[in-house]
Amino acid sequence: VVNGEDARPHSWPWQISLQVKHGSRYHHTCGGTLIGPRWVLTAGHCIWPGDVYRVVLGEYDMSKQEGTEQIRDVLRIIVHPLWDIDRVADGNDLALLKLDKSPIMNDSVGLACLPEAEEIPSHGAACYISGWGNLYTHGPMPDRLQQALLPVVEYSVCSRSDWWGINVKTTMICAGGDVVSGCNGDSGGPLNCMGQDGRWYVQGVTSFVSSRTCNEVKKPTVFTRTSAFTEWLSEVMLKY
Ligand SMILES: CC(C)C[C@H](NC(=O)[C@H](CCCC[NH3+])NC(=O)C(F)(F)F)C(=O)Nc1ccc(C(C)C)cc1
Repeated sequence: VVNGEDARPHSWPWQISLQVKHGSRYHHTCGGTLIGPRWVLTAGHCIWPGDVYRVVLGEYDMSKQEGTEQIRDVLRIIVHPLWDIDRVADGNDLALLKLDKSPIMNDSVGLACLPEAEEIPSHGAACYISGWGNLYTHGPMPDRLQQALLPVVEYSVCSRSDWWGINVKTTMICAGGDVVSGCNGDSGGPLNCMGQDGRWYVQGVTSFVSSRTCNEVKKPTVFTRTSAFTEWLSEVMLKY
């Protein structure tokens, strides 16, 4: 997250760290969101065939053992059937991970809400991005979870030719801009928007930023819009 701030510890209890095994060690590769007792939502582009993953819940400061961490293995990975790494602009950048067993729900680990089908956050809606992604382009990863308030940019603006043009679809959400943005390593994490009921909804899954620089003018962070995939999400979670 570029130009964000340290989140209050465990204030986003559904934020997870997706970690990939390299040799005998695991390291953070993407964010994700706990949306069911045994289900984590992340980005399709975080998943590479053949890699071994684990999920860390209740994480805050990556440099310390805080006693709130819970580690779970990934039993099954379902990537959206239409996701294609060579066609990022087509969207569908989603994957569901089934955990070997549910984590213990407590003050540090909890579920995010999914929005209703086709619910679109309005222009300027206050949503927060959270993640352990780079603090700036080609910059360092933070130890502590970062957050930033990212105003939603409506599709009519985000799809202007000097913005994202045809690379953004209506199944995506744009948010943030030239000051605050996501960055590498935030991929797969949530765009947290508060609903009328005062609950937090994961309206987006962090997908891409400009390949030139994370917080580029007129290239807001682009998220997969979860309300465009409610049927697929419930089908998968019911079936597997
Ligand atoms: C050095 C980094 C920042 C490069 C940049 N990376 C990204 O945007 C990566 C992964 C994108 C998936 C495709 N590889 N995502 C992120 O960094 C995230 F913002 F989500 F955290 C990128 O590739 N961006 C990109 C890729 C394709 C498009 C097409 C839609 C034109 C647009 C932007």
